[in-house]
Amino acid sequence: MDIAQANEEFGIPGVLAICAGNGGFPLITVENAHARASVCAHGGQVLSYCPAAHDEDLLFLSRHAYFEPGKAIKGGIPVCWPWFGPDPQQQGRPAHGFVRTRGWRLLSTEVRVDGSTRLRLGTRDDEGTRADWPYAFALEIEVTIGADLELALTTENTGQEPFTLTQALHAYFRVGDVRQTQVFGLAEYDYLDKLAEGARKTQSGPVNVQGPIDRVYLDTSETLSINDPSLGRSIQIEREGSRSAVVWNPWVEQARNMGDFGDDEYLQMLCVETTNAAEDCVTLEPGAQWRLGSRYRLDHARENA
Ligand SMILES: O=P(O)(O)OC[C@H]1O[C@@H](O)[C@H](O)[C@@H](O)[C@@H]1O
Repeated sequence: MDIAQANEEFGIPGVLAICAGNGGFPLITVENAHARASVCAHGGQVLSYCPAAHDEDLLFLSRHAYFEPGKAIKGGIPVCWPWFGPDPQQQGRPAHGFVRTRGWRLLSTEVRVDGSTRLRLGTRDDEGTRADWPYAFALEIEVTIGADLELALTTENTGQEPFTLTQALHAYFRVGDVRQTQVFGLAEYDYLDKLAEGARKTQSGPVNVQGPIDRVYLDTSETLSINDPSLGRSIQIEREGSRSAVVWNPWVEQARNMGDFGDDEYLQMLCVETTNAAEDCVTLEPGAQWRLGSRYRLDHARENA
């Protein structure tokens, strides 16, 4: 993406600009009456979102994140697609698919009637993607920056063969202290515990994080909330096109083993991901589309949680 040309075509004076961000990746910065945010063209990835009434970002971004071609950026909201988790066919392809390490194209920008700003980024199949995954597709992410942050990831099957995908909006939320944080909306739902060889278990009460956690919650489309008393706020997560959700925190050992993550950063983050994962996979016939969406809202912390 040529930065000067992108600004000419898509810039909105006083609201939206494109600059060269870390690693030289094109970075779209937005500031409007509701919030400020930034979205990286590498991976089509939202990196930050801060509503006007708040001081702290909604999102966590590792201070050791890589901004390098071919690598994923650790933090913000990576797009995992067309598979979630390790290569489902164990062919050595990257975990969480291949679009979070690609450059996406900016497709449109607009100011909406309510003063929010909407932008769309897209990526399509090419020789490189077909070497990993032999299907034709058009993938778009629509990001709306307003009083809430809204994301919609639309997949279109542009080929002649049906395909099946799993996917995630792998949101890394900033929290004050994950040990005091609770996730509501998952009580009584079954989950696959990835730290117990995928054993199926049932959640009782809110999710507390007192150690490593890696779970796929099943058969739920409920609104979730993360209560974070240490930052005095809660995060609401509404989901669309999703009947599964993932909760992940690497904790001490996994944190130490990740080169792009500080040893103590696990205390300040929690991933609660809007997914199509495990049995909640999506099959698209030629010409069909699927929209996976999430709306994130920052609120005050719940009392007596
Ligand atoms: O690739 P990233 O951003 O480091 O995320 C890895 C984690 O992503 C989570 O979504 C998975 O449930 C974990 O199993 C995995 O370890």
